[in-house]
Amino acid sequence: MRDVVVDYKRAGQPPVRAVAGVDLDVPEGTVVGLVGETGCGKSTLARAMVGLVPLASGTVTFDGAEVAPIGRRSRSPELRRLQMVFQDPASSLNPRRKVGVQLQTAVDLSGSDRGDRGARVRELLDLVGLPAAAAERFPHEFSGGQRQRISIARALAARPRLIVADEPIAALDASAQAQIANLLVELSRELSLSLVFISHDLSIVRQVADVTAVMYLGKVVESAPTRPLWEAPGHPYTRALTGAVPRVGRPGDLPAELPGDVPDPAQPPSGCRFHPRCPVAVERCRTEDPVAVTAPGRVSYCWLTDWSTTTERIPVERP
Ligand SMILES: Nc1ncnc2c1ncn2[C@@H]1O[C@H](COP(=O)(O)OP(=O)(O)OP(=O)(O)O)[C@@H](O)[C@H]1O
Repeated sequence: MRDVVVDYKRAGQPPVRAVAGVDLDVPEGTVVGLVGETGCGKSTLARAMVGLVPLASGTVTFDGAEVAPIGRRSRSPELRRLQMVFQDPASSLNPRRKVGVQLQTAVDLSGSDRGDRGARVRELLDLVGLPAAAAERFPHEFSGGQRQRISIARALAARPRLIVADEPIAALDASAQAQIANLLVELSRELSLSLVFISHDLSIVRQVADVTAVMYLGKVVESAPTRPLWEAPGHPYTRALTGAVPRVGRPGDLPAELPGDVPDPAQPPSGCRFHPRCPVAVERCRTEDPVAVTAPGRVSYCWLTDWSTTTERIPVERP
């Protein structure tokens, strides 16, 4: 994604700039975690990634092809290999059709399999840990975790190279959460596919993501390999978020040590968007939008990030 901007228009009101200029790379075979407080634009970014919302500006490319919004023209076979899994499997599955029929339709649409469709459906169910008999049942006959497995099987029908999973575990109970997170990561390794894993649950992202990107008010403010991001965050917002785990409360609650509310994205603060809540902001942060401060594999958008002092705190790996 390069300089991606997404606006939501509202009648009689200024538009909401839900994504305000994001650069993000998802390297092949990598699990990228996307975190941030509620309302910071994670879902919108995910939708922009797969062409489900139009961009106000910027570009999204996948394997060299531009991802055009769905509906403007039919999806090329290459772009079918870019799939999305949603939070609520119940709303993305058809309650009146048997699971096997829905998976067959997905296989047919993908155009990737001309052989035995039944065998492919059984293979898909097996990949997500469900028995072949599941094909003969309806979605409501399954638990939430099993339904999410079915949604994942449907996404896999297209033989994707990238799956964008938007809060895939938020609606599940605790044991199903871990199972589904693990399933997605195992599948990404087994099938060499890239995964964007969006979650409020920072501790799960910490466990599953190779790289973590942190969003605040429509921007990615920091991204880095997961371990250094946690052990030596470069951005004050990342420090606040990571310092807030584990904590009791609703997922997506504000970190305790951050004062104030997330500002309205229709009227973002001047300069660095985080400055009104930042414990270390200086005058420049109020007026100038921070530029990227990079280190190998890492980027932070903060005037005060200094990798020479930040990374010293990463402990040396012992064999
Ligand atoms: N259809 C819409 N019309 C107007 N504003 C919207 C619309 N969808 C989202 N927004 C606004 O865009 C901003 C980003 O929302 P988005 O859902 O992308 O954030 P999020 O980080 O995924 O939040 P959550 O974790 O709660 O899903 C929010 O301020 C939200 O209110």
